[in-house]
Amino acid sequence: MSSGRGTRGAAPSGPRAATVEPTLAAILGRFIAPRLTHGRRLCVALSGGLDSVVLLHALSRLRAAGLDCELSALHVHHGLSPHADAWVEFCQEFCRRLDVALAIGRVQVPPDSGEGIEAAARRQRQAVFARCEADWLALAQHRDDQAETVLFRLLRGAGVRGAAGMPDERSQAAGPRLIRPLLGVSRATIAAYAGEQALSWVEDESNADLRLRRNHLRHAVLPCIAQQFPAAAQALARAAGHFAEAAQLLDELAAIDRLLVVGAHGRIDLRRFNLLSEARARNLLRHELHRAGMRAPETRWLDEALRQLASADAASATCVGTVDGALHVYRDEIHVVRQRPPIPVVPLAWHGEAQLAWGADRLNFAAATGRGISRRLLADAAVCLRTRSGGETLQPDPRRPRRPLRKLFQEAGVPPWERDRLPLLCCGERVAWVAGLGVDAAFACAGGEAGVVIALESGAQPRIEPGLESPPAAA
Ligand SMILES: Nc1ncnc2c1ncn2[C@@H]1O[C@H](COP(=O)(O)OP(=O)(O)OP(=O)(O)O)[C@@H](O)[C@H]1O
Repeated sequence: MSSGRGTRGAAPSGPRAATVEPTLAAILGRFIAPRLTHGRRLCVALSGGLDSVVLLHALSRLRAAGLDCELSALHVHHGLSPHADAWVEFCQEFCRRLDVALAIGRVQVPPDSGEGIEAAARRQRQAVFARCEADWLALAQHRDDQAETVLFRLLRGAGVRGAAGMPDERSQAAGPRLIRPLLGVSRATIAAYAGEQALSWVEDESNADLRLRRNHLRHAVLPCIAQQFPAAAQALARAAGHFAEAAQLLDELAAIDRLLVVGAHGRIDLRRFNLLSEARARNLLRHELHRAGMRAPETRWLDEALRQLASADAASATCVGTVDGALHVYRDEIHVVRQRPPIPVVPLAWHGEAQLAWGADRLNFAAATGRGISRRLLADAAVCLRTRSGGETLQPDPRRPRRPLRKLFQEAGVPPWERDRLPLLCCGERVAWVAGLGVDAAFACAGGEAGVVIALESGAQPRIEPGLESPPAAA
């Protein structure tokens, strides 16, 4: 919901024949009922605006008519507008009348995140959606929203995936699956339902602001198109379906191509990749970035990446950065590395904890006997974890000489960009253990002695799902 919602909207009241309700009920029933076999908890994301008010009302009617679900609602209070508390009250009153449990998620939107206040609010809202305890979270976007989204994205040069618009169902990195049951329903039908049921809702003043390009499309461009093409919204939504199917085919082709060019470590083999046609190579790269949870790259970026990959060789390290990470070539394989949270810049003291966070990863310390690092030897000085600063050496094998970490990392095949992220456990000035390389012989635990075994567990990388790529269309 936008930050500038102030006034209330209401459909002209008065008794009318319920002509829209059966149609909407049938559409929603067909969409929702089969899904409930996978989970009955259905929550509606209720902004208080016309669309989500209608969605919740129609679903509560379906529940009364026997739809077997646990219906609830979730309102996100962004605290940005002076009206925010009034919207909460509106949602509370509306849900009370419908006998639907309402949860309020309060968020604080940072004013200076650099992405703009609307985008920051959307991000916070999505975080609340991810914590929602339901099987399904229903958003109220409809067919005209879909048409706007497609047109808007095309005008910004979208590819096939972007032009596919909003999916009617998708998973989130965590939490319930998002569904859009009204995606096939027109705005006019929703408004007619509200009129028929004499519903009221809150209005978003910012929706009328024609300086926002999206609103300009809605209020000025699309009505103008509709004069010549009365079924424009329907046609654009249908086109979105065609694009979605094409996007699926491209994904399937990328999966096949991946099998053709995959190397021994499950990564793409550079030489085989360079044998693909340019279009297929481009498609596979897009797919790989998407798989790694990164946003769709710009055409310019893809061109540059292909150019560099075509001239990369085993000896040179290639790195092409994206907004979300980088593409590296190491030992003839392509590594797609998503940007990760920073790791500690100052040494991190270890006082015997079983776990310590290391950036997005975790260090686990397990007690052992006769294995790992000797507890006795660690007691000699303060123990801390840090990254390498240059010049450190290690002797993992007592039969071989002590050698620089750089050499040992090379020998172990640890890629250069990982080396500065790996933790070293130091006892005073001396290095006792290095992730990926092991325990220094001078600190090795003797048989029968108390030791500690350290494991670096990599944290899950949340995925960016389609639909989050293009902010204006996302919930
Ligand atoms: N503050 C909010 N709390 C809960 N859900 C929200 C909120 N804002 C938006 N949503 C959900 O996301 C959908 C899309 O939001 P968007 O801001 O694009 O539309 P909207 O104009 O708020 O729609 P509506 O008419 O339903 O209010 C909404 O239909 C609603 O389901």
